[in-house]
Amino acid sequence: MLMQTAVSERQKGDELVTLVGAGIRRNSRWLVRGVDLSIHRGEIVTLIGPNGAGKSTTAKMAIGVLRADEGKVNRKPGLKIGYVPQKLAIDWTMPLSVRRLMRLTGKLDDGALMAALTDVGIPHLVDAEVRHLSGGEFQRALLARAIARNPDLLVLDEPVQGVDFAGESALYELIRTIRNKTGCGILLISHDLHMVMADTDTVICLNGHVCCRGTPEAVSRSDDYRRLFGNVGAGLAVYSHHHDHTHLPDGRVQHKDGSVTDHCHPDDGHHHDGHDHKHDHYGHHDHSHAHVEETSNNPVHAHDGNHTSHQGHVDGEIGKNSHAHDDHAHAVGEGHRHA
Ligand SMILES: Nc1ncnc2c1ncn2[C@@H]1O[C@H](COP(=O)(O)OP(=O)(O)OP(=O)(O)O)[C@@H](O)[C@H]1O
Repeated sequence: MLMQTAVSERQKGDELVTLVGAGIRRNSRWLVRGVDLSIHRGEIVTLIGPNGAGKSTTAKMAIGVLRADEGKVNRKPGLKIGYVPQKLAIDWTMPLSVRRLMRLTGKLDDGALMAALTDVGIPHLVDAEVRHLSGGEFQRALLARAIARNPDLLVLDEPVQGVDFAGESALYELIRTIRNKTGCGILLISHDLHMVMADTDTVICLNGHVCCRGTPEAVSRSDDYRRLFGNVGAGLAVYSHHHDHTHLPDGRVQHKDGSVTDHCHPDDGHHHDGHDHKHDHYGHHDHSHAHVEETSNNPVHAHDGNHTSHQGHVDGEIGKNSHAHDDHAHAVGEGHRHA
């Protein structure tokens, strides 16, 4: 009930982006079609779906990197967007420092650059070589780049890729913290159906069209979701965990009382002994589930995929101050990290 109240309060925030019956067509094929979604200030919307379901395409349509071929996309005038693309085309044989990576997408003064790196916990890596970063550090650097210009909307395309389970949970916590601190709206993409942030207000399950939508719990119970992905038993595992210590990005450990040590204490609670989550038979963590229920704001409803076309003007321009970039903007070569 509390969760429902929080959700509806958050949804009172400004509408940042709205898609109505939006679709993208290439080579006589609809990559995705009939997408209805909106993201408000302070709201986290998560797109899930199998490979090729149209998640990245939908995100690019939402931020204006792709122009919708049918339907409507409306963005708040002057909307500032921070984007973490799924793939970066970078020549990994060339030296590239974190500082330079942060500036590839536009000017950024030292103060803002360091503040963003500090927010994501890696200020000490400002002069590190990007190719030497761990998976988690690299994702943090991308996140820092996306938040550095105070976006109204953050679009994160698989922001936990190449990151282990502990790192995933830390990154999701960081994303939640950013949302709480800045009040920005977040469009999050995950193809891991079993791992969705507890703080997600709405999950939209795509499969070329919107298959179903609702809160994480409601989606996992929906017949359409089960038809598409099978009965996953435990349903969507959503992060909702309470550690008695935190692993800091520099490898040290911060305890509940605020003290910091180089290592965990022998009696610290760890992921496998005394926590509220366990591995399920899919090899995924099964964290304690957030108790979120279907609400009138988040109804579970099925789409049959035969959407009528929505006529209307398509706004394909990104707001003036937007910092969204396509995957291959600033590309040098075709090497993909964590491919
Ligand atoms: N420019 C393009 N031209 C033709 N087909 C495209 C283009 N871009 C994407 N596609 C196709 O559109 C479909 C949806 O791609 P998209 O990247 O949106 O999927 P996704 O849900 O993000 O998948 P994944 O989980 O694998 O990242 C795929 O079949 C892809 O091959």
